[in-house]
Amino acid sequence: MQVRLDLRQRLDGADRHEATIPRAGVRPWSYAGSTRRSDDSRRRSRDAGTVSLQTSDVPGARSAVLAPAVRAVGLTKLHGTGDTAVRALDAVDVGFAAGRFTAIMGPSGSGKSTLVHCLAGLDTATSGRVLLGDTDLTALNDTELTLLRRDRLGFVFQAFNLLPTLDAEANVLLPLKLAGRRVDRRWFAEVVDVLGIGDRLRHRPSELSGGQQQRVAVARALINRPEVIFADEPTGNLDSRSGGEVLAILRTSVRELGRTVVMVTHDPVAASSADRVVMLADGHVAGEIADPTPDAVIDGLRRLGG
Ligand SMILES: Nc1ncnc2c1ncn2[C@@H]1O[C@H](COP(=O)(O)OP(=O)(O)OP(=O)(O)O)[C@@H](O)[C@H]1O
Repeated sequence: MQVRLDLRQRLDGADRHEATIPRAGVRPWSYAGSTRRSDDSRRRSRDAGTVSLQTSDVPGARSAVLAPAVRAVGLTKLHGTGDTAVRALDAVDVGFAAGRFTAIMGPSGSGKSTLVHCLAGLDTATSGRVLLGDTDLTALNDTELTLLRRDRLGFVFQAFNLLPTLDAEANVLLPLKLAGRRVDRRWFAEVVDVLGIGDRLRHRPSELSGGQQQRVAVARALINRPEVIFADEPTGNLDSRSGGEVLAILRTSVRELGRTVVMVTHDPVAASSADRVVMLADGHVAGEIADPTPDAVIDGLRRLGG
């Protein structure tokens, strides 16, 4: 417990900083959450829901107070060239606040994966910028992007992507090994404790349930203390109970470990675990939901025809 308190203090001091977000994006519609939610949840909503999307066309829109960990500025992405090119993202402006859990939703083909891949430096922008903190990813070469992904980002995929020949501990520590970095045993113990995989560290992936494998994958994503964790359909291969556990862990990563999570999902229940839902449609940000409930998310998708 002492470890966790120390950690939080460190995160509060070092990882979080106050700033004003430039005006960006539009919010054609938005929701407040249900009144059934707890005080804590409402507090999260107040803190999180108004953070990163600013209404450039709504008079009196407030400035946000938390800096985005990552943001897209005028981000456009064309897949292919010439007559067959597909405009997957069209001048998208959106920010994802540090220390918050954001879900990205939208109809199939709306650009969710393309957005996350560009934000994570896995795909290049056609025009516009992607900023991780102060670093412009669009100005980096392939080697620099590889190092940035290794050192500053974490990833959780639908297919857990664990190495089958390594046990759980070796999988978790792999990013540090690849980077030639020393293992911070205190942080490792903290992550293992929060994720509840302490008694599974000597098991190989084939000896773990899907939910346990995804916990190991989340631990691997956390081990570098990444600035942002990108999760692409992290519950897509899990039954609802295991999926719920993984979502709870992602929430814990944000609330107790101070991380920033950006998650693509098709599941309104999964999205309702987040502090905020950003809705995409046809390569645009079509709206957002603060303090989302499954019903509000379903309604939002219905409005978008998703
Ligand atoms: N490599 C590619 N080449 C050509 N078109 C692509 C490519 N990748 C994506 N697209 C197109 O770009 C658009 C956005 O795709 P994207 O995968 O980002 O959407 P999505 O919202 O993640 O969809 P889904 O929910 O079905 O996964 C779609 O029209 C898609 O067909």
